Amino acid sequence: MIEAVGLTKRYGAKTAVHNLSFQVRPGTVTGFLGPNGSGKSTTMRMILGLDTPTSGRVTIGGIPFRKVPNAPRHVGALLDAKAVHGGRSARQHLLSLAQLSGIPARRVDEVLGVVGLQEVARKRSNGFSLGMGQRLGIAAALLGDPQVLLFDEPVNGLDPEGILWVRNLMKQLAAEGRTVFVSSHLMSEMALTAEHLIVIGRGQLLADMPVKDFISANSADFARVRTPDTEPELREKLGSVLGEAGAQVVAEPDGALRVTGLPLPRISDLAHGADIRLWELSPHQASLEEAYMQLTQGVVDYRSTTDQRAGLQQQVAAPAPQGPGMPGQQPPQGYAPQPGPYGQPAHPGQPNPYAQAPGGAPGQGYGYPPAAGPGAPYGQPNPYAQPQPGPQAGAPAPMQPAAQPAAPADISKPHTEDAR
Ligand SMILES: Nc1ncnc2c1ncn2[C@@H]1O[C@H](COP(=O)(O)OP(=O)(O)OP(=O)(O)O)[C@@H](O)[C@H]1O
Repeated sequence: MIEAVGLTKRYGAKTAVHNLSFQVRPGTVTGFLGPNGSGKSTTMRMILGLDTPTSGRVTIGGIPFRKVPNAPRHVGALLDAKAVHGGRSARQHLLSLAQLSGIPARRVDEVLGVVGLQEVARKRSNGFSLGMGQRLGIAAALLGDPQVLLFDEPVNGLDPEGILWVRNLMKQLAAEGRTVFVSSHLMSEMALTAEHLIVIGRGQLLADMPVKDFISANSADFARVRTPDTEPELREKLGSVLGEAGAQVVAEPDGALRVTGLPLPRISDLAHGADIRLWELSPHQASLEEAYMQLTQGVVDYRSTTDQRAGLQQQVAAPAPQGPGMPGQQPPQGYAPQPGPYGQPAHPGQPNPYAQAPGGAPGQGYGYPPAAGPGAPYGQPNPYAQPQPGPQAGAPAPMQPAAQPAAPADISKPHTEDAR
């Protein structure tokens, strides 16, 4: 078990971690989440004795890392995959680590197989891709067959097969009773991998609870309601009826309505009472991403602004070549995140529409309802006063922690069993 008590780290005037207390227990994957610069890496470095706390303490199995005898046999970590002597081969790198800890050489070949690097084991690591480097870092973490494992962004740069492999590896390590502590910014991946979450913002603890509880606590369930596509006036009417009954109603990009604040039977009754036919009335739970955005929106330090392309308008205005099959295609509207469905204000300083409707309000609306503007809840002032033309290139799509099919058996072929 990892235990932090009152953990604090200051760098000069900057407090990176402030009075952090938590436990990471064995047997489950614990996700470590927080916005950029919130103190995750600093916390991990303190756990591993690479940074000294300004105050407080952190222990592994009750002992500070630096006092753990032959630590690599007990604690494995992937912090910075690039921290490898680039002139060495993957095998040489792992062999030198193994020798330092009295780990037999055959274990090196085992872990090279586990991470799927057998074929390139004798190649210099400075020619490795980002994903190959990550695999090598994971191999190093597994080398001592440790009971406690820390991974900082382990899927960074991995291909889909590698991401699936890491997900299964984390779960397997936890199922074996190990302590697995994983930081990631990929909410959809965390939703599939972690059972417990520790969330920090600006160095302070925001949440320490099971994933399910975290989503329930930081979002509201909602209903999706769809009226016949052929009769748009019915949708308008339903929006008004539900809004008058106290619901938060937001138009989804696909034409459905997202309704919070009313139970499904009530929505059904109201629709029936207003003589409105429904094509869909379905319950939905918010995603981990939505819940995370809701919780952390006030502690995000680094937000993107819209790319104004000052002085570059000519390039944007240049007519885009229109090939067959793309009539009317608009030039790309930018790569900066657009006014986000979850928590990002449309413009700095403007209120976040999500805050008005916890768990709801994702839709940018794409022009519906026309009177209120995109994403505006019915009967409420539209926080996005500017007209918005429709789906934008580069707009982030909401990620859902959709249930994914179990991995087919042969997908992990490149990796070998960890014989230990
Ligand atoms: N050695 C250092 N000297 C000064 N400031 C530092 C140092 N290390 C980290 N910081 C600062 O501490 C804060 C937390 O950084 P940290 O890297 O722990 O955040 P993080 O949550 O891991 O971020 P990210 O998600 O971007 O990796 C940041 O403001 C960072 O600039």
